Amino acid sequence: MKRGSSLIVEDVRKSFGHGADEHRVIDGLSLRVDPGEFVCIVGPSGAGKTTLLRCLSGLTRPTSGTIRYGDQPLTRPLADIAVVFQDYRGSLMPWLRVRDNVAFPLEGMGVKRAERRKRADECLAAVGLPDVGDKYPWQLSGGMQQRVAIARGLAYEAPVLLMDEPFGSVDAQSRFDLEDLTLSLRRKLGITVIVVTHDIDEAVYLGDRVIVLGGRPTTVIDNLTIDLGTERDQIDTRADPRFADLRTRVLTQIRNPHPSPPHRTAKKPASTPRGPESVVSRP
Ligand SMILES: Nc1ncnc2c1ncn2[C@@H]1O[C@H](COP(=O)(O)OP(=O)(O)OP(=O)(O)O)[C@@H](O)[C@H]1O
Repeated sequence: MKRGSSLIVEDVRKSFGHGADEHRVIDGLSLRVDPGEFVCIVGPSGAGKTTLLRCLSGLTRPTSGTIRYGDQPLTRPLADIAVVFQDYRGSLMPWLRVRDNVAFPLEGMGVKRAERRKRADECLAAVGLPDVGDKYPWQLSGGMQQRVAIARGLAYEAPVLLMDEPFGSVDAQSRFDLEDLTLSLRRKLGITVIVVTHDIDEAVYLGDRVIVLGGRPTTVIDNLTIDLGTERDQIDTRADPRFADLRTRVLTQIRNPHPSPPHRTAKKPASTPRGPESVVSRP
């Protein structure tokens, strides 16, 4: 897998509508994601998480400010940046077999048929579905279909994977499995992953960093390093008192937003048990 570049967002503003109808969703938003990082973006409903992700994918242009991929201004979708959307039902084509769904974007990239097939089968194996290439999406469970959507994202061999609420429409057990699958793919492939999620526990469980959006219009209100180590485990990590501290801090920021300096690590709690306020270090 080719090594990607940093995504750098500088002072981005995004509005919809014009004049009296202008709705400014994002203002003065800056952030940076470096190659190989796993970053989760959380924030209240309507904060502009999807809008930001669309800007990062090149599908939407900011109203002002700049987004760069390395040295390159990001003004259109790039082959280096793949996107997995929330709802597999809307993104997989029911009339195509699973293998052809995964291989579909490669056709537009000029990849030959035999190579498309090989790459699709490899990606299906990577998401734990080596035997479903000949089936149709509707013959699979919801969790399996979302794995297919992730496999399609991987088929691009893009070093950056953007995911918008990727596990929102599957049951709880499949969600845990998909979270662990995404962590292991990131470890194995060394890709950059950016996940937008409503689920604070999920963000803390997955991320090297959690970026909290908030305010009206939206900006970055916290940018928190998740110091839970690189190995995560659904039972042990979630039972770790440090996990509870971090999730409390994120939740408090969302409910009670205070702008934060660009990037820092939350203070480690003292050895004596302390209340939730102890994990919120105000600027
Ligand atoms: N194409 C569009 N035209 C007009 N307004 C839009 C458009 N896309 C998004 N918006 C508005 O921008 C705001 C942010 O929407 P967005 O979907 O980015 O938020 P979000 O944080 O992802 O929300 P949720 O968590 O509920 O999915 C909302 O008020 C939405 O109505």
